[in-house]
Amino acid sequence: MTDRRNQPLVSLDQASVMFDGNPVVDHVSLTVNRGDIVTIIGPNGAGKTTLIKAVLGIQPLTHGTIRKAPSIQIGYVPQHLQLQPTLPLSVRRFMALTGAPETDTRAALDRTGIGHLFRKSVHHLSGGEMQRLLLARALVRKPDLLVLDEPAQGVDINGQAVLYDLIRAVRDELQCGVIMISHDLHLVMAATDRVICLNQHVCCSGYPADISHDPAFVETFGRPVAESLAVYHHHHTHRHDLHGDIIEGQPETPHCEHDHHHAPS
Ligand SMILES: Nc1ncnc2c1ncn2[C@@H]1O[C@H](COP(=O)(O)OP(=O)(O)OP(=O)(O)O)[C@@H](O)[C@H]1O
Repeated sequence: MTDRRNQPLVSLDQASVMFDGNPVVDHVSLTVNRGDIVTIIGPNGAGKTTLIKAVLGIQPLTHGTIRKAPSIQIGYVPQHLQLQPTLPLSVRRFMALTGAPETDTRAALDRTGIGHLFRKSVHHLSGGEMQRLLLARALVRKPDLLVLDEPAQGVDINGQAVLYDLIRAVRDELQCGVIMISHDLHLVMAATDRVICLNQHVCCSGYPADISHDPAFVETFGRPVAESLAVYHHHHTHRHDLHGDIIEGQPETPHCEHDHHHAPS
């Protein structure tokens, strides 16, 4: 198979979203390439879900631009799903609602490890099984870009690590790009390629090992969190720009694109 990595799938340029005159997403620029796993972290209310909705095209931008690769297929895993509890709904039926043939829906369920639940009611799934079902639904159409809003919510700590491993494996198999929101900083540090710390604007961004040393990260999450994450640090001989590209000839310093930082909220 040809290596299609580094093809830009989605690019935001100076993207802003205002609600009631207040910027919730403030001049954010980012690119997700095929093969990337980009994780957005940030405090509650930082604009993460709004940014994800903008990527999905369901939240219009107030300013800035968004560009997507032509005929891009996007798979979306929402934070949770509102299901009508009185409506009988099997896993099989839920997957059939995608309109894909049953061979494809079964293959997706097998890939996320829940093929044996085919005839089970979705109302009886555990938190982890539900997340795998939502991931399977997103995989049916073999997405170029996988968008996940806190995929490990309601999953125990061991299950979370397995789920992140699964996302990485899917990325490798499909050669897709991944953009996700996560609150579990330890898992993010271990399992992602690039982190974007959002607090309306991009506070700091870069490789997980570097970001916990960034003053903006320390300000946003506090020193105890930053120090507990420093275990993931390893030495780079180079630094990266916002897109993760190496900046030649620069000394190793944490990268922040802003000269001001918000106080922790
Ligand atoms: N449609 C909307 N109209 C008005 N305000 C909104 C709308 N959607 C979100 N907001 C506000 O925008 C802010 C950012 O919301 P958003 O859900 O993007 O944050 P988040 O970083 O995902 O938060 P959390 O970590 O708590 O899920 C919040 O203050 C929220 O109340």
